[in-house]
Amino acid sequence: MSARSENPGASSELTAAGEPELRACAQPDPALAGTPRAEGTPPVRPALGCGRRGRNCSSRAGRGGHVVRGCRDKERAWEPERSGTGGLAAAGHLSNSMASPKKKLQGLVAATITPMTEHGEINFSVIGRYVDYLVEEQGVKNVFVNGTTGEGLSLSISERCRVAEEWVTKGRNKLDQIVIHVGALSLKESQELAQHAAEIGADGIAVIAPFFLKPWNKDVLINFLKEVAAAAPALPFYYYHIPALTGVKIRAEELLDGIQDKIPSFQGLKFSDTDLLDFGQCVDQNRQRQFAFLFGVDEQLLSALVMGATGAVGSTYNYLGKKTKQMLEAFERKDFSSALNHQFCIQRFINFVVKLGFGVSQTKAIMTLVSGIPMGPPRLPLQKASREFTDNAEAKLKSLDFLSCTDLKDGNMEACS
Ligand SMILES: CC(=O)N[C@@H]([C@@H](O)[C@H](O)[C@H](O)CO)[C@@H](O)CC(=O)C(=O)O
Repeated sequence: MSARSENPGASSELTAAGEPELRACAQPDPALAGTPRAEGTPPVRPALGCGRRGRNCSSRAGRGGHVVRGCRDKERAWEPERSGTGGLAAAGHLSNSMASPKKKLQGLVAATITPMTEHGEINFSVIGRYVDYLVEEQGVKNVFVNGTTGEGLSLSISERCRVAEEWVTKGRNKLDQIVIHVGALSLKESQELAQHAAEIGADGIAVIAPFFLKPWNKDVLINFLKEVAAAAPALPFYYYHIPALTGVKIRAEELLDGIQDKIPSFQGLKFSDTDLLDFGQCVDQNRQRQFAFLFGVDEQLLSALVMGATGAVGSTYNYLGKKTKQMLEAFERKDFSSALNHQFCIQRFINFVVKLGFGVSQTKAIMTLVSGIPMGPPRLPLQKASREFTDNAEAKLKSLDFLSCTDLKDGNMEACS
């Protein structure tokens, strides 16, 4: 199947009478006024420690007189108390408890890509441009850093710290919320990343289930998450449910039952799965709680909105943020047929690339093409997307009116090759 052989410039929208009506995917762009970092929200604190470029991690005096070592220290004596009220965790807590309560994470959240050079090193130099692109071109003001799309698990701990710092620094006064994924196979590393996120002034942390030696039931998983959360007790904590990648099939609905008793900083769920029964029950059983329910399957977001999703974290919001916001706005004003039309258009693109083979590598290639910011190749074991893939994706984006020739700034294609 060739992208060019299709004629997808129109999509089927259900009319009030239920009759399909052909309508072009292109919609006039409403003014997507972004919300600046909330008044009264504390400014991002300056980055501390290990992530500074050109500097190796070393011990430093932390808050409360504790010696806090950098992210790369292997031998740190980490002893957060089970209650989460003592030791180094308490140092983080004291500093963070001064902060006013964070506003709820909602709306679109871009799962950020980690830009890399052709030599496989992280290209920190483009992150500032990336922030501006998300805010100004896509109207997206929340980011989820070092997750799946960011190849977080393929980075060293030191690299993860430095990437997080760069986002916090460059996002200051521009982004609303910066959530750092701190999941790792090692509890110690996860705690280290969590504390680092608190130190640099991130807005929240998220954690996946450890996926090599796996928790075998809900209580064990909760115990793991609780220990990570205790390292940054004042930071909103999100559980990142992505069973297809972790292989941990514990249902989110089960996990959420009573979770705040164990993890007081628990704030919500990032749900990257297609089981809408599980997702719906997470929402239904927690209606009295102010949790954030962030859906992570971009092609099914509309269904999740109906189920009560309060926001969405995904890879496509990097370059289809503006389009997806149109769907959210239609949903808000209860214009469901228009919302469905938007969702179908987005599905057409995702369906097309999924058939070609779609993952993090392809996301990097598409984002490079659309934004003109060189995202570089992925890190092994992932392989760079082929030129053929990028050509086909480009044709599809254009045919859906997701990309016009004027969007393609000089050098976008060069950046792809
Ligand atoms: C498996 C996967 O990568 N899922 C993506 C989706 O945004 C996905 O790319 C999209 O729905 C297209 O299938 C996100 O859920 C991942 C994500 O939020 C992350 O990078 O942490």
